[in-house]
Amino acid sequence: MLEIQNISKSFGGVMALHDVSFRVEEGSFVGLIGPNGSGKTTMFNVISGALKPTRGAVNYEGQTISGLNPNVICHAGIARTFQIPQPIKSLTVAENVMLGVLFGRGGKHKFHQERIKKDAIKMLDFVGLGLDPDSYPEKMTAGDLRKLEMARALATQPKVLLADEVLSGLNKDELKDASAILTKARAELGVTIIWVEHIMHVLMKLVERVIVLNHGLLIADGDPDTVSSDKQVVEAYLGAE
Ligand SMILES: Nc1ncnc2c1ncn2[C@@H]1O[C@H](COP(=O)(O)OP(=O)(O)OP(=O)(O)O)[C@@H](O)[C@H]1O
Repeated sequence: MLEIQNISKSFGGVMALHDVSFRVEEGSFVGLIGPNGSGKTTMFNVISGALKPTRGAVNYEGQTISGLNPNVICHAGIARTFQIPQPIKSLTVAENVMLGVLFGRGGKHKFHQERIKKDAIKMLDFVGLGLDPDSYPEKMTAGDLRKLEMARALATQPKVLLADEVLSGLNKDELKDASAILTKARAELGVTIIWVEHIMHVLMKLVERVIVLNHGLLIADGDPDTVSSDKQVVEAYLGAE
């Protein structure tokens, strides 16, 4: 479904990604991990169209999408959540999610405000955000902000979701809720998920495959048990002697 083909990305002298290749099959739930600065966000930026790769290509459902604008890629079915949710404060909770409906896969055919709002509210229910949809996103807890961010992304009806550190800054209960939304999105909506996360003990329990980056290089790709005992991975996290 998604093929990352020899992707390199440099920023001046910094090689953020170096000849990285992997494939993601439809319906899979993949963790993308690595120490700080290893290139995870850069990879999400390249896949979602925010950055153009220096070399290589991203292929999605048989088409090359690298170089296309983010709105075109989102409309084709690849959505992302951001590490720091930043809802538009002048829009209501429902209106923030309605933006997702409009820019997503179904958007072009849905210029009917009531229908768009209905879809948005359905997604707020899906993520379990119990706030008044007509309220404004001020003073929301970290957990609710995260749910709103996930509702906005899922409202685009993605085939692939790039989930960027959805657990960061959450307490224990919020953390459970946020990870349960990913599991549910995959099970009930059939979304293929690539999940960047630093909270490893939660990620390792939920994903079926882990890809590890270190200094822009792919150093491991396999099931959680194999990857977590891989010598290079352990050294990358703990620091080699
Ligand atoms: N726009 C940019 N300009 C210059 N350097 C950048 C830019 N974006 C990322 N980098 C550099 O590229 C490297 C990879 O950064 P990236 O943010 O992709 O890592 P990461 O694995 O997501 O880190 P973290 O876990 O801390 O979020 C780092 O050395 C970073 O400083």
